[in-house]
Amino acid sequence: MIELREVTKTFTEEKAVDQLALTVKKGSIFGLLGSNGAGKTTLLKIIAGIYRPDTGKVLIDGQPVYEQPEVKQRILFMPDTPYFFPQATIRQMARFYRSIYPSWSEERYIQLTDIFKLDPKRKLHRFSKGMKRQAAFLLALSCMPELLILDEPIDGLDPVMRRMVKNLLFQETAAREMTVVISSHNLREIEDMCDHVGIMHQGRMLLEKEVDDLKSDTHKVQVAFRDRTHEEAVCGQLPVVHKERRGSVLLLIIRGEREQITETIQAYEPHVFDLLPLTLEEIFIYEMEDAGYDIQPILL
Ligand SMILES: Nc1ncnc2c1ncn2[C@@H]1O[C@H](COP(=O)(O)OP(=O)(O)OP(=O)(O)O)[C@@H](O)[C@H]1O
Repeated sequence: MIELREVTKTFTEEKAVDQLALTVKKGSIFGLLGSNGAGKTTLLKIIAGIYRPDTGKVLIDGQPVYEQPEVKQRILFMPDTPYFFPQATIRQMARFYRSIYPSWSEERYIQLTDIFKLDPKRKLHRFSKGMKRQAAFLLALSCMPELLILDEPIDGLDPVMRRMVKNLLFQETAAREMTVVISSHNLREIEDMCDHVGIMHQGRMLLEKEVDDLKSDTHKVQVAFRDRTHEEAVCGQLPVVHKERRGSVLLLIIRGEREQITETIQAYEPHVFDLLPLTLEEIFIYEMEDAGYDIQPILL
């Protein structure tokens, strides 16, 4: 489990992370979203024990991480641009990681070499951007870390590889409760893999929730009432966060339980009533709107 309490990190006057609190459960995939400069990389490096926060506490399974080699051996941080030694091959990088991570699995390395179909004897600097990213995943997953921290990892991967990498991450979290923290500035890119998401802006966490809670708490309703007074009555009774008229049909975004929403609206016997699924992106837009933020400058 990751626990951050009142964490602040300042670079020459500028607060990159500002009084931030966060809890990520073991075995979950946490998606960290935010625009350029929001503070995501700084936060990831604090969690990985690379940066020491100015104030606050960072605990991994109850233990501090900064300058704690035995804790850091259980964590793998993959930067936004994968780093390899000059002239190194996958095989040489594997030798390095094997010496650093006691949890390194030779069996997993052989399996993954087969899955990624990369030549372990070829120099990494000759690989394409996407192939370098694949090599970084191959090495990272072979280390069998308990906590995998990924900074913008999807960049450069083609759609087939994206799907494969996502599946590998799902397998690892399910099989051995690996925790994953993954940053992105694009919600669509990671929405199908995270079970917990947070949006950062100007060093602060604006919103942070379990995806299941977000989805079960917010509903999209298309409805056409027989009478305008029915619409007013329903909007008075239910927590409507967004209202939009599309011809004779009213589109409502409502918080609360599905059954209660259905019951309240059905009581007025509307002409049209449909409960529609919401994408995570839509939920974020309405949640942020409700909190008084325009999401467009914050997320793509
Ligand atoms: N080493 C550093 N020295 C000085 N300022 C820094 C340093 N690293 C980050 N910052 C500043 O901290 C703020 C947050 O940067 P950070 O890299 O954490 O953002 P980010 O959300 O990862 O952005 P991006 O999506 O562009 O990668 C920025 O204003 C940046 O200029």
